[in-house]
Amino acid sequence: MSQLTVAILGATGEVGKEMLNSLLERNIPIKDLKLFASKRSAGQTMMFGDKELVIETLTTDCFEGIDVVLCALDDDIARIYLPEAKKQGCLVIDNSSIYRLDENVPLVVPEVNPDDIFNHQGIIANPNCSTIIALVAIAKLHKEATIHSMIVSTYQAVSGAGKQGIEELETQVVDIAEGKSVTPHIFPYQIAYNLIPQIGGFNEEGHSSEEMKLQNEGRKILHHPDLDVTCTCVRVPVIRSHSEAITLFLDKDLSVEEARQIVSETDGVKLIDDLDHQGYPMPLDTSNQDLVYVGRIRKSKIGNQSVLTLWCCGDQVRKGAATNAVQILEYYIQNK
Ligand SMILES: NC(=O)C1=CN([C@@H]2O[C@H](COP(=O)(O)OP(=O)(O)OC[C@H]3O[C@@H](n4cnc5c(N)ncnc54)[C@H](OP(=O)(O)O)[C@@H]3O)[C@@H](O)[C@H]2O)C=CC1
Ligand SMILES: N[C@@H](CC(=O)OP(=O)(O)O)C(=O)O
Repeated sequence: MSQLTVAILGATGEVGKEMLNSLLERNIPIKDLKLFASKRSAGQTMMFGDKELVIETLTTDCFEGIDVVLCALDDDIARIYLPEAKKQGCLVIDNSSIYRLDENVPLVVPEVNPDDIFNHQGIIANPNCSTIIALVAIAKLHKEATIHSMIVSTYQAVSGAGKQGIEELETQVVDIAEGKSVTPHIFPYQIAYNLIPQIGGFNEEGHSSEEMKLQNEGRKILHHPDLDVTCTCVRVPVIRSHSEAITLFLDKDLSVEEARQIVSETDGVKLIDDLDHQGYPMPLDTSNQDLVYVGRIRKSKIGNQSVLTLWCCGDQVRKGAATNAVQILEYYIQNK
């Protein structure tokens, strides 16, 4: 596999567009790059470096001669096409959630469990975006002092709901400024000047589907079946970068200074924790890049237990989706 023929499914979407950037930035050896989307986009063009590529309509006959499929489709569309891509021998790296908990499909964050990649049977799954950002932030802390449980609150940008999520916020801001009424389409309520404590549907215990992903996917990625997570996921009127407040229950007591040192040495993480100068990560500063930013590291007591709380922000379209998938491919190429 020296020079690859790669296809991006959903190339015109938020994640698909960033996959082109990540492929270029990481110098993936590409012989041919094919871009697929719905028939609405067929014939439009996108730039890949200095090459202009024409978008084709995705069909089940598209996969002949393709080595690697990077999938940036919603679940219902991915379900139609990925079984065919696998059948035709492509290596599929999938951003949808349909295969993440399948025991025959590795679920990989390259900074955490890269070697799981080699257990693949044709499909490798990319985790949920908030899960990727949280796990990158805490990966080295978990190695130094096992995390047995976490309490997490997320503040998720509208781009997490794709290009239509961004359009909805931008349209509502303009409509409100012009005194017009707002009709939500993508989010269940007005998102401009609001917060919505629901991402996905609710289960019988009242947890949303997004809230269960951090525990279910986190257990698989960390090989830690006993990890307990309670999570509250909130949609916020931010364009890009998810933020998370994470409280960790660790098996070993770490001082704040020790935790800062560990975080500062974590792959893919930048520590910004300078309270004297109001230094902490914020979504406006962490978008359009691959680093996960961590700050506000502090300790408190809950009962007899000493807990560590941190704040992190990361661009969920980049590191939380497109770049994570391309890093999986990069690691595969370099180590297979
Ligand atoms: N946005 C994010 O932050 C994250 C997203 N993900 C996951 O990544 C996937 C893509 O999300 P995102 O990029 O945000 O979504 P978008 O809505 O921005 O893009 C969807 C893409 O799918 C294409 N598409 C839609 N219908 C069809 C069809 N019938 N046939 C072929 N292509 C079709 C669209 O093409 P067209 O332009 O022609 O309509 C577009 O390229 C989803 O599974 C999502 O859950 C994962 C982590 C983070
Ligand atoms: N649901 C996430 C983005 C996403 O697409 O997640 P998943 O890939 O787990 O469906 C959000 O809205 O912010």
